[in-house]
Amino acid sequence: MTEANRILLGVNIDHVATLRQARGTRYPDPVKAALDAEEAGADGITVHLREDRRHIQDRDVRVLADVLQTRMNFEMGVTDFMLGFAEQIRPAHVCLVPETRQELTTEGGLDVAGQEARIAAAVERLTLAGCEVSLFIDAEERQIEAAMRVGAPAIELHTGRYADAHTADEAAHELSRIRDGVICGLNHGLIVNAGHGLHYHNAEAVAAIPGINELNIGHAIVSHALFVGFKQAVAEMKALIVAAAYRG
Ligand SMILES: CC(=O)[C@@H](O)[C@H](O)COP(=O)(O)O
Ligand SMILES: NCC(=O)COP(=O)(O)O
Repeated sequence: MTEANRILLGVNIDHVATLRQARGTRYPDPVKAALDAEEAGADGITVHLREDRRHIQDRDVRVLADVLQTRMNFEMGVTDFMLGFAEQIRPAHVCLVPETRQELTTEGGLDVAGQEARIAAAVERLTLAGCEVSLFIDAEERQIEAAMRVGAPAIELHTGRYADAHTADEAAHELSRIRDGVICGLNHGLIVNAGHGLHYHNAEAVAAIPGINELNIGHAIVSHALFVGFKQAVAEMKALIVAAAYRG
């Protein structure tokens, strides 16, 4: 397999924690899910420490930082607390995401173009802490160019509109936007990842986009794991996207 068609899988374990928080128990432990995911072939573990702590807790991140064998992709809002927390934890990767308390899930991409100085300062601070910073953005040229200007080495394209498309034509249009975003990001020297809402029936088309580096997938894997087990759910997704990337 050449570099051009290799692809990585980041497993987001947020919604293992959602099940735990539903009853305030100690189980299921997202740390166990993360270790199982790594055994099953995950290339990294993604966690989103939300301001409202609806799922992942500070304790989860601290323990994962001590036990992960692969690497942590720490998703966070651009706040002083989260910047300070990331400087303590020093995850390999940090992904800056937009966040509002009212949202059911991440609704849109980070508006980098509208706040370049603020994002550039966050990128510099996290880079000095040794983190590789990616920006979770919509597949828009203005946002991609802004990401390059603020010094982020990576972007993660929001695939939610593709995942939520109601018709085949709409899905094809959104996939084309993502493909153009990958090309634009690569042309600007960025590492290009993608994620949000991807599952076992829509991830292959994104994985097949030449040059895409990593897919971050969580909700669908956790959901499938309820029926087949977590390791199998991760292994199935990894095999599916690697085969799709290889076919191109
Ligand atoms: C940024 C993104 O799309 C997800 O990684 C994010 O974690 C979604 O938020 P929830 O996991 O809370 O649904
Ligand atoms: N950044 C996307 C992610 O980590 C997982 O999103 P989802 O698969 O839970 O929608």
